[in-house]
Amino acid sequence: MKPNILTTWVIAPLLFVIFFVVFILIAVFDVQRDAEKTAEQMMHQTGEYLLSTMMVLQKLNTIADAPCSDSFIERLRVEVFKSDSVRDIAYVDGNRVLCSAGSGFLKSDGLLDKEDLIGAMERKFWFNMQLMQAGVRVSVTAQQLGNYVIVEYPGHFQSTIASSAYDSAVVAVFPDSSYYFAYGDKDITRVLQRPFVLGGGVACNDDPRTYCVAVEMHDAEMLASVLPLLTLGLVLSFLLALLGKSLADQMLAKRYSLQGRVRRALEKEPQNFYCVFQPIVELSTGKTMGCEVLARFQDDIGGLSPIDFIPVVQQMRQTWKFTELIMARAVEELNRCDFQGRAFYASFNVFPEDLSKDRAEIISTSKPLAAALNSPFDVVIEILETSIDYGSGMHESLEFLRKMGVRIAIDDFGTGHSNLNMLINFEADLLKIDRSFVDGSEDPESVRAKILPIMVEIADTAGLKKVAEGIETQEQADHVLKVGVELGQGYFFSRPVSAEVLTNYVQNH
Ligand SMILES: Nc1nc2c(ncn2[C@@H]2O[C@@H]3COP(=O)(O)O[C@H]4[C@@H](O)[C@H](n5cnc6c(=O)[nH]c(N)nc65)O[C@@H]4COP(=O)(O)O[C@H]3[C@H]2O)c(=O)[nH]1
Repeated sequence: MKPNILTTWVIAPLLFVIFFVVFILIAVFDVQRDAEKTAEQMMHQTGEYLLSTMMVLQKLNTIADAPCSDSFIERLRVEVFKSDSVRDIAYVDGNRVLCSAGSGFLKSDGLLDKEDLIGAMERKFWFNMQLMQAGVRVSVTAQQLGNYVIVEYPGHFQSTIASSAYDSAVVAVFPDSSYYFAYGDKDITRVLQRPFVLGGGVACNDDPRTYCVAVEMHDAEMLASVLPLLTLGLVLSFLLALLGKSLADQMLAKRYSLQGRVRRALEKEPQNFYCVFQPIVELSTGKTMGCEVLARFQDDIGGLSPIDFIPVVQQMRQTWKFTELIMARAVEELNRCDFQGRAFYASFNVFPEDLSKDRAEIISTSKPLAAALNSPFDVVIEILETSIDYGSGMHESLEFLRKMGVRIAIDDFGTGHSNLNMLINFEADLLKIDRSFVDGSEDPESVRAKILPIMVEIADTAGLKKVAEGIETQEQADHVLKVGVELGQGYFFSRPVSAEVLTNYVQNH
């Protein structure tokens, strides 16, 4: 998949979805947290209310007047009068109401018949009608302490839990079931039953767990509260996805760029460089005399031509590192080949910048070069004719290499401006005649065809062996042999091949 297709159709939409989901989760979390906070607040209000009732009850328990005497009833009435939530206060003996503050509410027959209703809630809550499971409205709530029972207006609870955004309920909790004692419009049993209801929350008093407050946000309010965040999330997700796409584009461009790929190979993945070998044959006999080592590149994205990656290696100033890498790989592979004891040379391309004077020490201590010189084959280095530069100290470096046992070949001869004097001074061993002169050699009238014998003569005068490059046909091979070239290289003999194929070739030629 092309990088821009990948970022446009896969990475950007994926990022958009991820970011938007994150915003949705934040919105949901926000609503949820709000609901839980509201439930908590309502629970505290309920707790405070129940506590204030309990304090009234405690005060009642200190009345010294004779129970149900006139002064006693008056004290009870004063408390009812003072409180805005107390509906009635009764003095009871077991399940029997002995007297009450006066509203008569507790005088209905049979209301206190059900002993269990008082006992079940540890006498904290009492209802004026049969308890029913959550979902059915009850109208009165009561608390008992000692012989006193306070009956409260449910309306007080209703106002405690009233909220514009939430539907809510206060629920009495029994060990095996729960009961409303105040609730709003909606049946919100589900908030209590399910651990997570969007926009719902439950808070219980834990010591002991006798009542809980459950809330659920109204749909409209929930929408109003999540909508701004979701709209913002939608816009931000889009922008973040665009940003992510542009970052991914940059990263991929770096990864897919020529420079990026070559750098990665040099720094981390040297296996992406490998060698192929092109046989060099004796034209008169067809016998293989050696080979040129040529670098190749292949990574997970694809292959690259040396025409493309060699200049990058130069730009990165990693030329000697690269040459050593190729040399080490080639020597390792050639050492495994069985050339049946015949004389053979391997020719390596070397960058001119590595032949300046200051590189002599680096080259002299090079392990791959030492390994090549220790191998059963001869080592030749090829230097482009166009790069020959005496001023840079190249001459001394070559002299030094020659002393180490390296032979020198002038590559692509004919593309530069060397004269006979330069060639003699240069003390090379081989002259590789550029393939443009081999190409034109079939037409005897062409200028190049006329120059070829002159080049041969110059090489002979300088004492150099000649190699014709780029021979593609029998005619070219015959012609260059006829004008005096000893060695040939080109697709006519073999394309650059692997070490295994080279071994076969050498064994057959
Ligand atoms: N048309 C045609 N071409 C033929 C024929 N026979 C061989 N060739 C090609 O000619 C090039 C010969 O290598 P070069 O002149 O040193 O030119 C090389 C050399 O300058 C450079 N190069 C390749 N490997 C290395 C290396 O390991 N180190 C350095 N410094 N340069 C390298 O890249 C250049 C191109 O290498 P390649 O693409 O492998 O191209 C090779 C080879 O595949 C033929 O009959 N017809």
